[in-house]
Amino acid sequence: MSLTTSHSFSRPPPLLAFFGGTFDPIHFGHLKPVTSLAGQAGFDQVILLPNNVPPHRPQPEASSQQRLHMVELAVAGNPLFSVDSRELNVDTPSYTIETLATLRKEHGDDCPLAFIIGQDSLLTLHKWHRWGSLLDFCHLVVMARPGYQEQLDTPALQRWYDAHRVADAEKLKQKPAGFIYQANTPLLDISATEIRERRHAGLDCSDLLPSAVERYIESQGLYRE
Ligand SMILES: Nc1ncnc2c1ncn2[C@@H]1O[C@H](COP(=O)(O)OP(=O)(O)OP(=O)(O)O)[C@@H](O)[C@H]1O
Ligand SMILES: O=C(O)c1ccc[n+]([C@@H]2O[C@H](COP(=O)([O-])O)[C@@H](O)[C@H]2O)c1
Repeated sequence: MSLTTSHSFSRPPPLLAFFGGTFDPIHFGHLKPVTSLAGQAGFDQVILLPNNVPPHRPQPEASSQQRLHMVELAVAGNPLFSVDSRELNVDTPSYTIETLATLRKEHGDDCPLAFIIGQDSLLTLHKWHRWGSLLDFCHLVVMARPGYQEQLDTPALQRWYDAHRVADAEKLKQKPAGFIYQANTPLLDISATEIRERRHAGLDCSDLLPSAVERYIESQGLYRE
């Protein structure tokens, strides 16, 4: 007699986190907190999403291809990270809600997706295109940033934040979208603006970004004129 038993072991879907930015250039203020966050929140992958046309800020100094190359160099050989260049293929402003809608279609309705932002981005989130619908597509994970207060000055934003905030990162795996998690990540007082300014002033930036990125910046003569 032969007994055939079929067991279906279904693994929980992975928790994917997207980290969008202008990355002009990428620096340790992006990489170190996000690496710590991935450990805390159990992210299976962090996908860096460089934009082409940032919606609410001056255009970047480095070209989109140079910024993409710097992002790739920064995470080369690190299995936690990958890079998604889709926003670079579009010449219109990179509205996050539109990218998230496409990502949701690709990953299906059940896969938990997170979008990572820094505290400065949270403070102005009510100016983002269709900001009130972002949580239909993803969770929002916020990293603290030195110099940026926790208090939200806009009542509608504060109400929305309070209604969706969860204290436990485990919750992010329990549904595909809809929560806000305020992460306790290391504080690094580094900005791309500071790096560009230091380069323009002929100052060293080696403590602020990966050496492969620094060498590329030097080889391209970026942020010097
Ligand atoms: N030091 C930092 N700590 C925490 N979050 C950060 C830090 N630097 C950038 N971020 C976050 O990373 C995302 C992408 O940032 P961005 O590429 O604009 O870097 P930036 O350093 O803020 O650039 P710039 O100085 O040119 O405005 C944003 O959500 C931002 O809030
Ligand atoms: O969708 C929007 O309206 C919107 C407005 C401002 C910023 N964003 C996104 O937020 C991320 C961080 O932006 P930035 O300007 O700090 O690099 C990046 O992915 C941007 O495309 C998105």
